Amino acid sequence: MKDSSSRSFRDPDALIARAGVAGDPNHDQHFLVDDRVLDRLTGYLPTDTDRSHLLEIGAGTGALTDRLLEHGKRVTAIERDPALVEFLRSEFEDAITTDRLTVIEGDALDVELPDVTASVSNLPYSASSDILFRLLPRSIPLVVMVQREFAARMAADPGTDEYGRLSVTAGHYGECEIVEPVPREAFSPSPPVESAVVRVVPHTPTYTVPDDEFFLDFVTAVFTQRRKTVRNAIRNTVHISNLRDPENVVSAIEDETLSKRPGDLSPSQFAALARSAFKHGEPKVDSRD
Ligand SMILES: C[S@@+](CC[C@H](N)C(=O)[O-])C[C@H]1O[C@@H](n2cnc3c(N)ncnc32)[C@H](O)[C@@H]1O
Repeated sequence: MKDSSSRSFRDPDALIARAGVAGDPNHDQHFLVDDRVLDRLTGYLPTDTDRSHLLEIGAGTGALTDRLLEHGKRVTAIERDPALVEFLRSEFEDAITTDRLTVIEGDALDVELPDVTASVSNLPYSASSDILFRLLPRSIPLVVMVQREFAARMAADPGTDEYGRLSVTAGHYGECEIVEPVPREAFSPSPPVESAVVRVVPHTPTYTVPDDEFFLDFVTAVFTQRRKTVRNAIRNTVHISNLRDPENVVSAIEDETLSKRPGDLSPSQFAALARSAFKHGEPKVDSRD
């Protein structure tokens, strides 16, 4: 690991030119071309982060990969586009030869993820949620560029418009914080939406849940009815929560909680509800995928 000032990094526009690509928005290809943003990304990792093996999802033309190689001992980069993979393998031949960089060609939702210690990624926005839910259970620090509205939902507090399923489920795994808003002009081609960088510092929640998968399904279920009371949300969503006996759950929970809206419950209140639902609702745990 060297001081980031010890060498200059590859110019993002020159990388795009050498790769001979324009970036296809239909395939989530918006390359980060603002050097200042690129330079700041790795700095958002918590200072005590183990940087022995960094993961980048959606490496594109390698502008961020170049920075990760400076800050991490080893880097694994996943990229779905075969033409970009070919370019990355030639552009970073030296780092690959010395085993500092591995480029995996494939879909980040399918490929086997290596045992990494942290991830810094400018995520493909259409798959942000699914990719994050592959990474979050690994309990490693994450720095991710996502759509700004998605970032706001990740970091939202109870009682706000943005607070929802994503806030509770992402917050279950880590402390989510927006560390930098990023304008469209920082990318080529510019995306139609604004972006933001979110840092996720893994934590052990202050509450317990009966079973992670049941908790996530239960929260997802209840939030599909966010304008209803918790009572009705539990009753109406058994096809998602897999509760066999929602009436027994409802009768075990105090009225004050049942008459609230899902968006007003804190994560620990959700956990208490999920514990009760798991105990009294006879969830079909074995039938889940
Ligand atoms: C927003 S661009 C980021 C590129 C580069 N890291 C940068 O910051 O300039 C996202 C990249 O992810 C790739 N990609 C899209 N969907 C993917 C998927 N499901 N798995 C892996 N890579 C994907 C795209 O081809 C594109 O190169």
